[in-house]
Amino acid sequence: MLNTTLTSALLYLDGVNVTFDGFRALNNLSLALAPNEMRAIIGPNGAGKTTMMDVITGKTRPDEGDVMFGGTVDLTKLDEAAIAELGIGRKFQKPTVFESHTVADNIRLALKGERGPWSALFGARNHIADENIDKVLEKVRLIEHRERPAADLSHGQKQWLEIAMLLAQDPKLLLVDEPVAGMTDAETEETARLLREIAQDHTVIVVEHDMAFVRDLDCKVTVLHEGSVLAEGSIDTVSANERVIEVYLGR
Ligand SMILES: Nc1ncnc2c1ncn2[C@@H]1O[C@H](COP(=O)(O)OP(=O)(O)OP(=O)(O)O)[C@@H](O)[C@H]1O
Repeated sequence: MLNTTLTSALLYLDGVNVTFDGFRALNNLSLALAPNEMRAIIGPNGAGKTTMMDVITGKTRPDEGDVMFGGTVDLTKLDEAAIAELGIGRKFQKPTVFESHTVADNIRLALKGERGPWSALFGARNHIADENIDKVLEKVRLIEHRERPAADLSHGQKQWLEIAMLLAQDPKLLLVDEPVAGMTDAETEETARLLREIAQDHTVIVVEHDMAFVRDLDCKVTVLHEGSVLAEGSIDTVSANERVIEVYLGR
């Protein structure tokens, strides 16, 4: 990797290795993301996508390698809470909203750190003005549902609500894990538009298996295989790559 790429990167992983009981989940993984870049990560089951997200967020400590944020912060030296505080937010695959609370209150509760999975991320900053709640709800297409219980939302809308909970913190880097699994086609298309909008002023990593959605994201794609980068480039470039077809797309 070129040094200039590394120093201007918002996030870079260099030579990252993670071994579980002798099994190499990440194998000399290197990756660089520019500020305000959106990157799609694809690859077969077991390729290391989740492990890569776990390393970035401090859930898993690599055996070797650098994970640098903003050019100067070594994420491998920090715990999950400290990494969240730096402005790295993660959305897991399944939505975990408070069903009986309103959409707006879900954001308030998240910011107060009253929900287990969010407390590390939101614990230290606990106030949001109503106008900022409106701003994020407008962004995620939920403003007219502001006062409805989250239980009334569709599965896709719950995913957007969780994205809104992250956006309320204005994170520098957003990690989004399989956002469109279980969504309708219309919701999937809207989610691609939403993430493209978010990527105008955030850096975003999206792990996804839905190739039509990945195409809609219209961003650089990294293909992981056996814990390393197998291919990288536009969706057309990686889709035409014979190895990618062999290990992933052709299956
Ligand atoms: N805590 C762990 N202990 C042992 N092995 C693990 C652990 N976590 C992951 N692995 C193994 O590491 C490999 C990479 O897993 P990972 O979950 O990162 O893949 P993935 O690309 O996210 O796959 P999927 O698309 O199925 O989510 C897999 O073979 C998995 O079984």
